Amino acid sequence: MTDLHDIRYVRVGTERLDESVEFATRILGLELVARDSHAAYLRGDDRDHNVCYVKGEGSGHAVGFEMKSSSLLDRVATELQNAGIAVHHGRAEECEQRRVRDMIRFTDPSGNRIELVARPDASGTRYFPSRDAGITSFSHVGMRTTDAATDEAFWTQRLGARVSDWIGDAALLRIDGVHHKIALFPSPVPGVQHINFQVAEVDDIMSSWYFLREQGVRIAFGPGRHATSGARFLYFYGPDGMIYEYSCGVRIFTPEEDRDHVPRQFPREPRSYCMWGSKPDIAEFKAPSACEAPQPQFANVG
Ligand SMILES: CC(C)c1ccc(C(=O)O)c(O)c1O
Ligand SMILES: [Fe+2]
Repeated sequence: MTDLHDIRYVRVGTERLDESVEFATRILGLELVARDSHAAYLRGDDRDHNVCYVKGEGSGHAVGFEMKSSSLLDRVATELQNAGIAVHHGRAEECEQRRVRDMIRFTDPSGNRIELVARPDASGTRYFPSRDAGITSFSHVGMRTTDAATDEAFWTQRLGARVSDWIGDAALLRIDGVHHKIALFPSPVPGVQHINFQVAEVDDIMSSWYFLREQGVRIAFGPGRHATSGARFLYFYGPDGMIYEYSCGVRIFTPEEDRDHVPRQFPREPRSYCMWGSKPDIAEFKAPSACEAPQPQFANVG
């Protein structure tokens, strides 16, 4: 079994590259690190980049995780292949596009594209926000799952993730001391459902709430507080229907808690999503009776 070191980046295919960059800088508060006609790299912490918007909706979504070494990356590639999972070894130009030394790609049972990387570019410069949103780091993704039990087994048994809590069938998975870096949410289609950035304090959540509404940004959920991680949160829509989340105060497990924690089963009801009473304008988060199938944003291509 393999331990992922940390989440590293998310790649998002879009026909709206300029609009995505404009939103990510002026609204979200990310720093534009680099761009060309095909891709744009942005960040919300001191890593090389956290989000890469790639020209072409058909590029789909991919989530990258860092392994501690190339040898561990090779080991997990062999383990996956021995388990009958198709593994693509990144070509030199694919590694360059991701600013990493080594990369493998495979899909989880739902078809979500997962990339494991080694020796990603470090950065000698600090993150310089384009707006004072209070962002401290890129922290997690919400991913759509078409088969929650099978995907959960894949992430825990193949990739070493641990379940911190469930909301209904949705698993919140940790790979380190942070309550979760991956949230798997039942949906008819795969893909990245939201991208989370941690912010320093509740003031950042609330001041962004006012700012986003003044800018005409559609609020998706919150301000609220998650019963699961305890984080205070605000979700909002960006281009292509991608949802972004600011949150602060996410639970950090001590090594002893990480060892002894028993995951909790929260029922799929509103207070499991928000302790304060906020109601989501997000299909996957609504109660089952009200959950209409979300419009598929991207059909992931292999
Ligand atoms: C409803 C979504 C998937 C969710 C649920 C709980 C947390 C948390 O406990 O922090 C999240 O960050 C979520 O995005
Ligand atoms: Fe989240």
